[in-house]
Amino acid sequence: MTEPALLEVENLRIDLVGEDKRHPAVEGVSFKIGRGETFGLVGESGCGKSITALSIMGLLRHPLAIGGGAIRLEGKEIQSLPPGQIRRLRGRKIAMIFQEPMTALNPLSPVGRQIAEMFVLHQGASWSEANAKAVEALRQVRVPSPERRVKDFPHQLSGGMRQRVMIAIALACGPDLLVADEPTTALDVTVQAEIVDLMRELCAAKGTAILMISHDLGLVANICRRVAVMYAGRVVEEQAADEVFRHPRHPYTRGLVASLPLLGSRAAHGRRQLAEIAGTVPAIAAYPKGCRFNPRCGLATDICRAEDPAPTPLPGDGLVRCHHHG
Ligand SMILES: Nc1ncnc2c1ncn2[C@@H]1O[C@H](COP(=O)(O)OP(=O)(O)OP(=O)(O)O)[C@@H](O)[C@H]1O
Repeated sequence: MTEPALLEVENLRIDLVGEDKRHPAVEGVSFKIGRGETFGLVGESGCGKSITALSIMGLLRHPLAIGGGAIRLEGKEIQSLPPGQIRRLRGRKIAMIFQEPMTALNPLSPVGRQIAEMFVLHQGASWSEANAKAVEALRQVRVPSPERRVKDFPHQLSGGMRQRVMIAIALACGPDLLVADEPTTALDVTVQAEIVDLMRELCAAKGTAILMISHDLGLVANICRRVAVMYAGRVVEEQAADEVFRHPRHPYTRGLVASLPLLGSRAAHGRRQLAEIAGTVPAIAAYPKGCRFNPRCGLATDICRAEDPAPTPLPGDGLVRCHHHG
């Protein structure tokens, strides 16, 4: 029998629950992540990446709710576990880092204590053991003078240092999966690269799989082996990362690839040219009929306005949802 994937999201639906109606915010989303694998979810703001991540973490809150499908960790469904059980999985099996560490860190508690708590809560360590491990954890994420820094409060650290603390907390108990939601978006470009390298290196060393969420296809493709592109609550394309660049199949993916800074001579002269995808992601209650991308798509024809395209398999386990993908 083949081993189940580390994480399997199957036909996930997330509803926006209104007074008299439920609007599907995310629909038919499926993907699998193997042990130690790196997987990216990419798309513009509002496509449903973050709420997909929150549903995996059991952190979705009203007015959003899982409306169907399954989320399996090592083959076991976790989407309807009682809160106590999902809390035990968080930290121990799956951990998450967010765009803005200030929202996830407790402003009133020294960072060392917040890391140490993970060892006390999840590994039954004593406080003195846990404090020593917290210094080591800060050293691992390359915070200088960790013995001193453990006593700092979050506001005393720079944005990059805070994100390092978040990584230390997330990886403290050796989770199997790290969910990273726009972990570098709030940081300076040079710090971004350091944080990405650190995350990649530590996860590779520990065999931790990464689900990387970003609007930045370049960043995701740099870290991830496979990439799923989301648009208006659906995965419109999934492929190996290098294939997404070489042969993007969905017009939306092509738009994302075209909007990346150009490499080569122009970039060498410090000039960047960004192509843009005209228009914006529709609101949940206003998803258009047919293909949800059709109002922004240069290839749209009558069938695109009438029928939602079914997923078409691509070589190498990929898929695309487009009537004109050929
Ligand atoms: N708490 C909420 N209440 C109502 N709607 C929400 C809530 N959170 C998210 N949404 C809506 O769900 C949709 C998907 O949002 P989500 O945050 O997952 O997008 P995203 O692709 O991750 O974008 P971003 O990078 O901006 O977070 C959006 O239309 C958003 O407005």
